[in-house]
Amino acid sequence: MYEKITPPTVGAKITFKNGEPVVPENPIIPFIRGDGTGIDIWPATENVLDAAIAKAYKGKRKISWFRVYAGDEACDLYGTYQYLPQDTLTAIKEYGIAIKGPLTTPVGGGIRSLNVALRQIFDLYTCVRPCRYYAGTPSPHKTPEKLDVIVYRENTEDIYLGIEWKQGSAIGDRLIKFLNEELIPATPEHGKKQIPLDAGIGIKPISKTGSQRLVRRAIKHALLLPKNKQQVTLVHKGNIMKYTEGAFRDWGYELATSEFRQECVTERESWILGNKEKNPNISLEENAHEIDPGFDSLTPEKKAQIVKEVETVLNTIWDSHGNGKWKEKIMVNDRIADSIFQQIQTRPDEYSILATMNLNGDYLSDAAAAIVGGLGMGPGANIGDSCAIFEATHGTAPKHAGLDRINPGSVILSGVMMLEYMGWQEAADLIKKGLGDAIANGQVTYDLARLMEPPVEPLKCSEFADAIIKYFG
Ligand SMILES: NC(=O)C1=CN([C@@H]2O[C@H](COP(=O)(O)OP(=O)(O)OC[C@H]3O[C@@H](n4cnc5c(N)ncnc54)[C@H](OP(=O)(O)O)[C@@H]3O)[C@@H](O)[C@H]2O)C=CC1
Ligand SMILES: O=C(O)CCC(=O)C(=O)O
Ligand SMILES: [Mg+2]
Repeated sequence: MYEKITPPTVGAKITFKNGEPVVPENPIIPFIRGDGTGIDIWPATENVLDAAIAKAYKGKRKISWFRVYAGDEACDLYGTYQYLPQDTLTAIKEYGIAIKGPLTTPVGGGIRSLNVALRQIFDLYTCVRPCRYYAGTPSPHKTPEKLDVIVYRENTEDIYLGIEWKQGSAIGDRLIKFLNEELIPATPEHGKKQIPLDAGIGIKPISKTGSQRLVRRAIKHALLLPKNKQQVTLVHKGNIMKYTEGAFRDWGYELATSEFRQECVTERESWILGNKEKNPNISLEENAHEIDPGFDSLTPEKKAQIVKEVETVLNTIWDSHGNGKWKEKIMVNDRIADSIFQQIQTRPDEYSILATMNLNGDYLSDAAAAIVGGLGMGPGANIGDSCAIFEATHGTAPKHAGLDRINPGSVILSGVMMLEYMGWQEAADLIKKGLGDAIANGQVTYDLARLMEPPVEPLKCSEFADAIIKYFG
């Protein structure tokens, strides 16, 4: 079945039931070491995960690691250009849950991202990237402890689908001609716009299905959070890209107010309900005026539309959500993408789950990780309905590769997410405690050591893993 790899002889398969993993006591879990600093980070991660499981379950539970290959080391084993061998895909499909280090993607040409390919092949449509602060972590931000957000990034669509044409290519030129001469003139709203003849072209598909399944998972996650964090913010650039990013917002609200009607309230609904609670005699027009500051300057049609919106909200959810009941629901709001980058810095404690599309989520997860200490502190998970692959937010950081100095925290915390996903909470908690205490005691790698005041002597990557284990307690 496998060409060049052999599964462990001890251990059992993880299976999936109704989208959730069913985990045996001794699961076989494939891992990809990764390119660049993967060589340093993976051994440190495996060490910490194994130690936590051994301590938490005293031998009753154990992971049987199954080494599979991707990236440069796959080419070494399987031959030139064999970046993502069939063996690796077969193993991940068979065993259901995998964890990986970072993989290199060349810029401007060459192979397309192996990381993105894995997400698409296994339909891992949800990328979950929590950004929370561990006390004592140095940060460029004054109040990093106020940020506790989870980026929910759609993981299979958007420009990451990778459908694009190079400037000057025959098909790219044909497409531009077709758009300029036929499709754009046939769409009156585009006026006399034309695509420059020397442009490269990329396609940005955002589907209703893809958007709603992502938002569905985000809302389900919000339901599990403490009341004060039960909020989902739809992040989009829908003012500019109306039919992709704007549609994502609309589909998100549609899902929240249909499938999760009893559990959710939208921000605008909360204003309408709140206005009536403050003033039970408020008219529909006065209420509409209150929720739209620019109401007076709107066209009569737009005014009528907002009055209708107020009426519909009061008619449909006053009984279930009114009289303050909405305060117990999940708040669903939306923010424009550029604004959210400043909001997570100026008003970090106002946000919880940030649900967004692929490109926004990519940018946002690096930015949020920076606030809580940098890319060494940014874990992640790619989750689908019958497979999950855990990986950090960061890349291969090639200049640090092989020096035993990089921070393994993000992949270790991705391992924590994996343990939590498996239901092995006790082991996950030990690692979070160990990592938190190591940082609080100034035992950190170079990236955090250089920011600490006073500066501390950095630990090696492997030493940081040992410190985490020491602080399990
Ligand atoms: N999922 C994946 O596998 C991903 C792969 N990539 C790929 O990785 C390659 C390199 O990408 P690049 O843009 O340099 O981004 P990287 O995330 O690899 O690194 C950029 C910088 O971030 C800091 N950093 C990254 N990881 C860590 C860590 N574990 N601990 C501490 N600091 C860290 C380092 O900063 P400093 O040097 O200042 O300390 C590093 O130089 C590219 O080929 C890219 O496509 C990128 C992102 C995700
Ligand atoms: O695949 C890559 O090389 C980059 C992906 C990336 O930046 C991410 O998923 O955050
Ligand atoms: Mg990224």
